[in-house]
Amino acid sequence: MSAVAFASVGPAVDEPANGGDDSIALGPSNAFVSSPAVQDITERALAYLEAGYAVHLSGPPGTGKTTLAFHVAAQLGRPTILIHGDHEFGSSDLIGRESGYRKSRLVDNYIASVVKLEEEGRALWIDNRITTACRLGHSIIYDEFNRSKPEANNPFLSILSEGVLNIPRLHGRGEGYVNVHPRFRAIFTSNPAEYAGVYRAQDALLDRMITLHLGHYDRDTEIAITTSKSGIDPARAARVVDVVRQCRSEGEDPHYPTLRASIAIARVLAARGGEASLSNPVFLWACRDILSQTSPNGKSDRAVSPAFIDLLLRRFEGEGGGDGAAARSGRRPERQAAPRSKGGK
Ligand SMILES: Nc1ncnc2c1ncn2[C@@H]1O[C@H](COP(=O)(O)OP(=O)(O)OP(=O)(O)O)[C@@H](O)[C@H]1O
Repeated sequence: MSAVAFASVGPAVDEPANGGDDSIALGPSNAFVSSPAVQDITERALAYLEAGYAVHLSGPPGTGKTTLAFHVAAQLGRPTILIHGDHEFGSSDLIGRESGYRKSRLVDNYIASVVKLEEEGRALWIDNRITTACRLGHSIIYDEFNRSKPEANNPFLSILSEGVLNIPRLHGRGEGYVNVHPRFRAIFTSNPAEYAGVYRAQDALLDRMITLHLGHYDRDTEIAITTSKSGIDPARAARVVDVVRQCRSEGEDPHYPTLRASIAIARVLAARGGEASLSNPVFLWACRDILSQTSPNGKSDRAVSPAFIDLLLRRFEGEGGGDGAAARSGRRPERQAAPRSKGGK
């Protein structure tokens, strides 16, 4: 594993944008982990982007979509504009809007007895982020784009297929169509498992991008990321990751707890010290609190309850100190031995 890649390092300098350019320049970060799995998906995404396609990283929470999007955008070497999907967005939030009216008045008093007045009004237009990116050839990261209403994302239909941004409100002013800069690229992310506050993306839009389906990373990558993001040693990170992965495979939801839980437990260990074992009360309560908190339901008999976590940890210790023996062998805890969820009798 090598540490390379991104971090935002402040505003990018480029040609001035109409209405302000809030792009960022992406540069390397030592915390980024580039394992073979990360490299593989990065390589595929870059190949599609370089061939001129938009890329869509789709996957459950905590699978590293946003981090990967930043990493891939950094490789493109262009200023990057970040947009977060929002149900309150309308197209104008993405492409631009009228920002007032400029009125000019000419008073012609050339002949003393005659006053001639001429008034001219002109609506002022302010570009928004997509228009700016299309004009200047920036990269766009549109995170969780399916949190925006499908109609708000309509401008992308013509951008991605015809290379033209259609701005109906500028028709008649000679600016109704913006030719998309040849270096403009778009990276979308979405979480298909989420059902609250998201919209079903239009098939027509999905058809214009190449979707890469991300799952949870392999064990070695999760250990490397946990080590990198917390500062604890790889051996303790491995024990944390094994507990989290076992909860994921045994709990009620195959997507929880995520890598974020591993990072959080590892950070607590880094702050308070001690082993990732039952004999360390810090580890025990951090696992109980963090893992049961990330369990989305908490009511089913597969809930990751504090009691279930205790059972899992005891079993890990019994299997050689929680070194991941169960996770690697694929063995699962006995479900009938699992304690009842909170509220159960
Ligand atoms: N390659 C990596 N190197 C270092 N840290 C990573 C890497 N991939 C993911 N992470 C870390 O894992 C955590 C989850 O990643 P990220 O936020 O990118 O996931 P996500 O799939 O976008 O999640 P969500 O759908 O919930 O927004 C973050 O703390 C992130 O910093």
